[in-house]
Amino acid sequence: MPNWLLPENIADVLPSEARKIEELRRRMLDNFRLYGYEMVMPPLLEYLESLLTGAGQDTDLRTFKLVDQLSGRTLGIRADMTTQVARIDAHLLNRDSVTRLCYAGSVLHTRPSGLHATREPLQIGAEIYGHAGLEADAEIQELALASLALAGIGKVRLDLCHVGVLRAIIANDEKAAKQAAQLFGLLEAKDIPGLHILTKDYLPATRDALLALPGLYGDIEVIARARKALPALPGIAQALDELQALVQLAGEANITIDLADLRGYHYHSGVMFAAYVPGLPNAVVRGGRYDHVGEAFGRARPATGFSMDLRELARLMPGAERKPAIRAPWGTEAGLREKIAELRRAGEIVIQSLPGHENDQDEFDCDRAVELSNGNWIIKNLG
Ligand SMILES: N[C@@H](Cc1c[nH]c[nH+]1)C(=O)O
Repeated sequence: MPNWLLPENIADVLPSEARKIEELRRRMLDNFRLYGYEMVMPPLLEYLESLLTGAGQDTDLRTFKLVDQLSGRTLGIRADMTTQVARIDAHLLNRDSVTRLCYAGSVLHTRPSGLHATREPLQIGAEIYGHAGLEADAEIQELALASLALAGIGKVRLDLCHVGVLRAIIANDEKAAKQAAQLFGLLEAKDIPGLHILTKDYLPATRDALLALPGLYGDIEVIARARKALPALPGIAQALDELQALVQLAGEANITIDLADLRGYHYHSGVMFAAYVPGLPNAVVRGGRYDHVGEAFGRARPATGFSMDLRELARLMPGAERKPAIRAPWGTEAGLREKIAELRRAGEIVIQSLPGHENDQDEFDCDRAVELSNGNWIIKNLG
């Protein structure tokens, strides 16, 4: 095997793609700042216990583990930055007021989440701590859609779900409660035959409700259908009320309800959402409420947020237009240096030809050149 081969689902990012990703990253972070989000940079790796605090079993399975030569303890490489940011809010900032934080960085997954998915997503996201009301969820959803718009993605469907529905259904059934993780898995996969088998010995009411969940999908009339089809439990009524209120707050967005869309939601506690774009099976944004993660770090804080993979989003964008550049000769003359500096200050790309490479075909589209004319450095158009 050649030694330059990369592992499966791990790839280099070449210049034109890297430029798209980086421009998008800057645009999104600048936009987060306009909404008042402060950037944080959690570490790439941590002690495993801390990394997995409050994170749930699927995060554990997705986390690469290694041994720390300094302490002998097991370290984990982050698979999701959200819980790290919750730790920062709970422990380091210690604020009581509303805190808005954002982040961008690589995460690693032991297994790809889809056939062609990367195992090294470039995760970017935003989180609000300290407000339990739906206004925070509405702001997060608006920001997620605004971020997609910055990537030129306007045709988005927002799928809403609420983990409270499933929690309320299984809370009344001891057997079901013990098998919560399996139930999440079957509902995620919409595995109806599997659900039939697993729920065989559950209380009839629990079983009927669980089997009804995968069919509770569609536009907002699903909420009314769910009120009829699901048991009249306070937890379910509250979850459906919250979904209804959020749909109203969301205004114009194209919203669907999918009460079984529980993919990847093992630390979430309330309203959850996923954004889909035409032609892609996987969600491009995932987010939702996770009020109990801060508690796991010793400081209960309401929390909601979203994250997405910049690499995936950049792939959906058209190729970035190339900005024409200016070629300049190599030289140490003060006039030349000053001319080049002035052009760069004005935002121009100036590429100096290194000695012996004056006729190289460069990657940039140079439509002008700096030349000496009658003792002055001038710009000449290259026809
Ligand atoms: N980090 C979660 C999404 C999320 C961010 N904040 C809350 N939820 C994910 O990647 O699925």
